[in-house]
Amino acid sequence: MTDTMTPPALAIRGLCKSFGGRAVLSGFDLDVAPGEVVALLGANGSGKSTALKCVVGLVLPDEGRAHVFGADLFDGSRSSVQARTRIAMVFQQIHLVRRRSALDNVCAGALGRLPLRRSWAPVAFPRELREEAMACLDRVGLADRAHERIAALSGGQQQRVALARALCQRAGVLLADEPVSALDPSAAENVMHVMTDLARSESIAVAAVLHQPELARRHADRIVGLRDGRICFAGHAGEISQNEISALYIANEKVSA
Ligand SMILES: Nc1ncnc2c1ncn2[C@@H]1O[C@H](COP(=O)(O)OP(=O)(O)OP(=O)(O)O)[C@@H](O)[C@H]1O
Repeated sequence: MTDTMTPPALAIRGLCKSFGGRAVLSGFDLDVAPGEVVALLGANGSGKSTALKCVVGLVLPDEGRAHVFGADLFDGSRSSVQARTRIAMVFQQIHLVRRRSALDNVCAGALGRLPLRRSWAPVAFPRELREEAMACLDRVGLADRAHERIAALSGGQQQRVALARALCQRAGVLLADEPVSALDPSAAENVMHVMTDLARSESIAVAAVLHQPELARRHADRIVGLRDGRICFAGHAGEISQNEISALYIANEKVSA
């Protein structure tokens, strides 16, 4: 639970998921408040991505509930569909259209709220949207690269475009699955800085899967540790000990020995 009085933007309760009879997520709970950055840490296969994928509907959970701004994401109602439009996802494998410009990719973040006829191609995005997208690119320091194709940008710049797209989507919740794993240390630091800055200034709730505990310690407000689909610890970044973090990555044989 968050310790603020602000109701969580994202609230997950009792999420369970098995694949082929093997439990990969067992009773996963998470609250993320607006403007808060929560890092999810855990070894490969501990269930981090599955948790995020359940929230966005890429994986169907066996049990559990998730609410975004109070709307149940799993009840199939109109409000759940609406709530999903407030969730943006950023992946390690950057999901941008490489042959389109940074600006077009950012505009695409708003497709969910445009009339259907305003599809990607070849209709031009409305001027107001292009202006909003340009402002979003400016927020991530890329206004001067707006008209370049994604393929011409570095990995770190592409990830910043993905963040600008989430801004243009007007997302209230950002789920980031290893957003910096493919980046060099300097680009990773930069993207983390941009992401946490946007979270705080735009009151976006961020849940980010990270494989770099030191980045989690430096940038996240809270850290949640997952092991074999269960939460081992959750607390303020400064209060989680190195031993707790190290234990997440010790092979199972050693832990049970
Ligand atoms: N669609 C699927 N079908 C079968 N098994 C799956 C599927 N998706 C995930 N798994 C399994 O579930 C477990 C948890 O996977 P998940 O991707 O959530 O872990 P993770 O903590 O994100 O790992 P990593 O750090 O390697 O990305 C793994 O053992 C994985 O092989």
